[in-house]
Amino acid sequence: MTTSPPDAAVHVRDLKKRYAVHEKEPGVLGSLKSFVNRKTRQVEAVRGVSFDLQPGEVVGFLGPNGAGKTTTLKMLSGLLHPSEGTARVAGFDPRRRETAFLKQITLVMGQKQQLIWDLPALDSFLVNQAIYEIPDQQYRDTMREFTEVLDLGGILTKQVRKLSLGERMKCELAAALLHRPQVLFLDEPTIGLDVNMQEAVRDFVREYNRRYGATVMLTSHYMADVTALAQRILVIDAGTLVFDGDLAALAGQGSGGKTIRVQLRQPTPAHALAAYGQVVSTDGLSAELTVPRAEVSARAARLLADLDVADLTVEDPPIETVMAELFGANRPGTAVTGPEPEVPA
Ligand SMILES: Nc1ncnc2c1ncn2[C@@H]1O[C@H](COP(=O)(O)OP(=O)(O)OP(=O)(O)O)[C@@H](O)[C@H]1O
Repeated sequence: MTTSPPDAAVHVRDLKKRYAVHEKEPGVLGSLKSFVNRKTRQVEAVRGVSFDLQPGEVVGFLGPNGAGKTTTLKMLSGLLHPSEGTARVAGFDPRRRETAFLKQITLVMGQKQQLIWDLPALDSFLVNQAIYEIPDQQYRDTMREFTEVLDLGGILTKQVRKLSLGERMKCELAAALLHRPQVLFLDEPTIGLDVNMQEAVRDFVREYNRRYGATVMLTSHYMADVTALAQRILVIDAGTLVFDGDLAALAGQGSGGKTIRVQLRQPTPAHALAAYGQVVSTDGLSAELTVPRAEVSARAARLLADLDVADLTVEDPPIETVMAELFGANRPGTAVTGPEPEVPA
């Protein structure tokens, strides 16, 4: 095992990934042409990304569709080989997929499953126990803990194909963490889950991080996952890291203003409130206003002086708004907020 650099759980320098994509004109003629004269095009999915994650950090990895998130996580798990650059995870070179490395990491992809479809989840857990050489006592302890935190009682012995999406995702997570990895790559772990199930997954990840001091790198289209779990945010856009900092700093990236929420003791019409900022919503007694960042203090002071105010708070805009502003509206196909969760699983 080679350990470098010291201390970092994940160390990434100038990591690049190019995919070779074969191009083919449509139709039979296109197929024939490509058979004799095959054309390939390079897609630069990741264009020189660098960062370090310290042990125990929970980091949100955000970016629009096609930005390079999954490609990066696959390189860090050793499923893809980088075209250039260096990656070290838990001190290992992921490309080599050494057993000791695989025991230290996990990759959970919300869209893929590792459980055996026709068997109960418990059988997949036993397979993982054997693969990861988990001692019996540790297996029993971890199973007891996960069953409690994820509320798995009653579903472990059901055929996986008969589980609801939410139940299956909980079992997927348990299977992926049974060997108690130190570095977790979670790619859309809550996708498609209803709000309650999303929260159950978040609670589990938070508890696992607290209990085992694991490092977590998480992608999600649900900003609630990110704001609830991550202390630090990395934003990737078109294969390039464009932001690395905390949530508050990311919120400050938006050109839009801050939000003033005000509770009034006397009903006040919207046109009167408009003197203090752009009225986003009001029912007469409570209102949400957007004000330019530089004028927040002055506008809030005027509001307090002019009106009978019961309560007033100043907030950064929701992270969804900032991300939509950075990547949304005028960037077709780059929406960062995903679909609404489906009906309860
Ligand atoms: N196997 C592949 N062959 C060719 N191009 C690929 C392949 N996998 C991904 N890409 C391309 O690489 C780019 C980055 O894709 P990637 O899946 O890493 O993005 P992402 O940020 O995870 O997106 P999303 O949020 O939509 O899942 C995209 O342009 C994608 O089309």
